Amino acid sequence: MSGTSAALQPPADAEKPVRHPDAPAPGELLGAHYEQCFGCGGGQSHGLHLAARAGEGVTVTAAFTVQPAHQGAPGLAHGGVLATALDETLGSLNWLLRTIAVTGRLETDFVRPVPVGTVLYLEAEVTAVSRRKIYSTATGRIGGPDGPVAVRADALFIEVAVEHFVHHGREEEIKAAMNDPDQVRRTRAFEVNP
Ligand SMILES: CCCCCCCC(=O)SCCNC(=O)CCNC(=O)[C@H](O)C(C)(C)COP(=O)(O)OP(=O)(O)OC[C@H]1O[C@@H](n2cnc3c(N)ncnc32)[C@H](O)[C@@H]1OP(=O)(O)O
Repeated sequence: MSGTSAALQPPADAEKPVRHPDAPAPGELLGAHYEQCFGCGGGQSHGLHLAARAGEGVTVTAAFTVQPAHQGAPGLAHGGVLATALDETLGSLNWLLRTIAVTGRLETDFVRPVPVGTVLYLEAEVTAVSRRKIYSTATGRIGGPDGPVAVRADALFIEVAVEHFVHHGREEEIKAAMNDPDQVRRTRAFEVNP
């Protein structure tokens, strides 16, 4: 059984997403947006180290390998970790829009168990935009990029100002990210349009 709640149905006047002219070219790896991100950062030893790649339009593909540290039941990926992989992949779409946004709602279907050692192949796309609301959908497949769907999600991201992070984030990490001498890293920590 699967389904999407009314909150994730775009309104009738929603618009098609527009790929930013400076978005990475299709096929280009997006790279980690923040070294300490649990989803994609290299600085998190038990993180997902998820690698996302720009696709055509406002789409991305991504992959991550389920590690022993990601278990819930013996030998199987924790559902929250799989939801994180979906969330991270969906979040990376906003880099193609060059919109700073956070997840407001994430609805996940867990279709098949995912064993440790499995590569989860993800694909995601923005389906509609309505003012600050970005509607998107993702699937995660196992056994190959065309293998059976193991997880899927629909999401609503909400555009925020960079102040969202400055106001709510812990001061020491915000200061460190803001004071990073590397301008690209500083920019991407919050996915701010450079
Ligand atoms: C830098 C990139 C990082 C990427 C990391 C991967 C993505 C993440 O995991 S982000 C982390 C997890 N998410 C969060 O921490 C967000 C926490 N939530 C919040 O901060 C706020 O609730 C926030 C910003 C989402 C919305 O608050 P606010 O800015 O006041 O917006 P608000 O006015 O309430 O809502 C705006 C619209 O969105 C809708 N909306 C807001 N939240 C939801 C929701 N959960 N479900 C459905 N609709 C929602 C509202 O109904 C409203 O719609 P409309 O314009 O039609 O009336």
